Amino acid sequence: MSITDQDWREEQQRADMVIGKIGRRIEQLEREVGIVRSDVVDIRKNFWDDVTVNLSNMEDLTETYFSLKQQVEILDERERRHRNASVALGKLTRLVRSPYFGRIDFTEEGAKSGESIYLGIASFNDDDENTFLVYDWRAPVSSLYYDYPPGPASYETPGGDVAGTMSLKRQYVIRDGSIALMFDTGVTIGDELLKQVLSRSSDAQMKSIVATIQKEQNRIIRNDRSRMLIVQGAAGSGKTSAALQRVAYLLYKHRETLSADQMVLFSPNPMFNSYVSTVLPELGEENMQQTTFQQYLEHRLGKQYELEDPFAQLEYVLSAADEPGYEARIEGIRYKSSADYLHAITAYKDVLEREGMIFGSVRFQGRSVVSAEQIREKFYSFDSSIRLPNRLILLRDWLLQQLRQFEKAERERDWVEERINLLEPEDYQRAYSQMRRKQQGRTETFDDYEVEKDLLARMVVAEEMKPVRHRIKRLRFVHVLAIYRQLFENKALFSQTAGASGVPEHWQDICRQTVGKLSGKEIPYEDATPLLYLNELMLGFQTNNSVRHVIVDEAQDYSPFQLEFLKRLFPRSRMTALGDMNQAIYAHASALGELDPIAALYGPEQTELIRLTRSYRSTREIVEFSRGMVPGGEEIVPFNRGGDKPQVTKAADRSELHDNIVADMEALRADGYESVAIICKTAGESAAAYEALRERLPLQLVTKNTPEFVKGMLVLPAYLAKGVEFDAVIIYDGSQEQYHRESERKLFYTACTRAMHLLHIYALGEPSPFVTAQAADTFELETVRA
Ligand SMILES: Nc1ncnc2c1ncn2[C@@H]1O[C@H](COP(=O)(O)OP(=O)(O)OP(=O)(O)O)[C@@H](O)[C@H]1O
Repeated sequence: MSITDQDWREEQQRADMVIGKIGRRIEQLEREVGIVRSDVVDIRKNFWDDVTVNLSNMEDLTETYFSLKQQVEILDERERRHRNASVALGKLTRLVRSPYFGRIDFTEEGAKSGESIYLGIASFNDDDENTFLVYDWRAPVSSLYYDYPPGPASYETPGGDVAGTMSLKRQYVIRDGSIALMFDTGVTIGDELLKQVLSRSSDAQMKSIVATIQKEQNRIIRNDRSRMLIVQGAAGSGKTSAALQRVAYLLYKHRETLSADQMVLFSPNPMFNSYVSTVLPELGEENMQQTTFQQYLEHRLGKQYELEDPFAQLEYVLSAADEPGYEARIEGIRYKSSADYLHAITAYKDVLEREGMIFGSVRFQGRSVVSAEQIREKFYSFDSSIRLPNRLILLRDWLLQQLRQFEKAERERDWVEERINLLEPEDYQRAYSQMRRKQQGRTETFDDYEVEKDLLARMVVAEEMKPVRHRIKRLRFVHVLAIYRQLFENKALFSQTAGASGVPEHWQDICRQTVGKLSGKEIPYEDATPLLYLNELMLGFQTNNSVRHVIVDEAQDYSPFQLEFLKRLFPRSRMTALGDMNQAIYAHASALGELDPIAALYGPEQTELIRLTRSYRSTREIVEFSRGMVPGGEEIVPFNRGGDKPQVTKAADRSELHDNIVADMEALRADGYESVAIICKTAGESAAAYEALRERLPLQLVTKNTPEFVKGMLVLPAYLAKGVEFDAVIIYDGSQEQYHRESERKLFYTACTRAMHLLHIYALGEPSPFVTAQAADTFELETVRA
């Protein structure tokens, strides 16, 4: 049944009524916020006036304490009220512009009449407090809207399932108080509305999708059962979107016990962080913590070593194929990210319990306090049943004791007296007051020459030894890097730890390369996680117990090793891992690999897998062309939104290539495309393309250090385009020369699937076999327009 004029009038009247009420509530809250704010300022300003301070005797002291406590409580309470009222005000301000986006008419089984339920980004009650004029999209009843077409329907509540009949499902776009669009929907929610939303131009910031969440996405968002939720979904199927709405949902459902700072999102790069950072605030929630795995590694290892980042590793993988040692490095990358290597490292720790620990000697002013050999002997003299981290604590305490003895003797040495004589008056004064504080009423006085000398000697030596003590306390005497390196220096040792899984191919070369790097304190990306893991096994795991939910986006880019590490790092957390095997661009083993190590992480009982096969980002033509490039691609279903076929253009030389790209970009701009990316294979190719084109086009070069995602004409390497999207994508050189190895297939696919509306592939010479292998009717091939 179509929507009548009468329906429009009635709906607009209702919208006006709700908006009016929200407006009045806003005014009321603004007054309240103002009053509470001035209360807070007042209390802060006159804090002490209202406190009875009297410290003369115990009774007065107690009274002062309670008076102070009461005043603090009043201030706390007002501040809390101010915070809550401000949050509520923020929500209403967002709601008043567009109070709801959906409606369902639902009659519960056995009920005489039904109810119209309006859904928005937050709930809003009528003045009587009992009538919901708007339901939060996350309320239990709201799931009807996402899960069912009109007809029989049911939803879960904490008290059990509620069944009934849905007689109407309606969608709205309300802009600044006016209903701009309205649809009644049938089988799926809002194909019409979804089409509208997806046809829009891309943005520098991701948008929330609450008005058009699809049924299969809703399963991800509302899943609250499993410890581990794995989402495997095609490019553009809404994995990131679902993950972000899921965070909002969990924050709503568990609002009494869960806060945004107890959730962490691991993103592929910092630019992606900026891309997704507005979704939660748009939904009225605070942002969760956002980081990258590399940032974590830097935090843990960056001070001591020079860490290679994943992009530098990838640059090598993509551009050094002709260099000697390439195959060995690739094999090393693959092996060092595998579960086999993880087991080898664990076995190595068991060996270290008995032998093989390497320590650095404790030295002071170039002299040995305790030699490395003495430390080693002491370590292995402890009872071998004590766990390794605990033995190191015992060793640390023993070393501190040795240091104290050394320190005592040191006070008699000549350099100490010389140093005392050189003390500046301020140092002397500082020493004097320090000593007085420490003495606290003991009898010595500073007039006594011997005492004074002794105190100053103590101070001078203690000061000088601070860094040594500090190093011991932080267990820096354990030579973690040398212990790790040892695995690559001693084949028998490695074979022992690798056990049945055996030694990988090219082992000798892998060892030579690894030892070479580690000796210069350079840590290749593939070694960083294993090194940190070994560090934790020996020194004790540093865990984060406050985080309750970890979301890993682009999970296919994590190795089994890295995910295991995350699991251990957040022992009290659930995990949501979202990924697409077909976008695994790194040379390392993927946690979403064939044997699916990710599924084994928490065991089958605690793990749930949801697959998404519908792709929303790109037009049907782009999906039909690109899905042929990857295994299983035939299962990817495009959303029904049409556009031009991808265009493939061959150029004979670079100047022709550039002329054509410039003409193309100018035409795109004239057609109103606001975000266009020229996607290259590597950072090197991006920089060269940028240099060649910058005079002719208003381009921005994106590098791994670009902190924010911006709209416009960008040039960037494919791996930095991960997770983001553009109105139009131009592949700078999709030639056979650039993309022909199997290892480049997924990178090429990732680049093509960034396009929402248009995809143009240029090729210097013959196009890549990943292009020519596609059905001829899925793209337009042309030779350059001279
Ligand atoms: N239900 C939906 N309603 C509206 N838009 C949607 C919906 N689902 C996905 N989209 C849009 O599709 C695009 C792709 O979504 P998203 O980036 O979440 O996919 P993804 O699976 O993470 O993609 P990729 O793996 O390729 O990075 C975004 O523009 C998103 O807004």
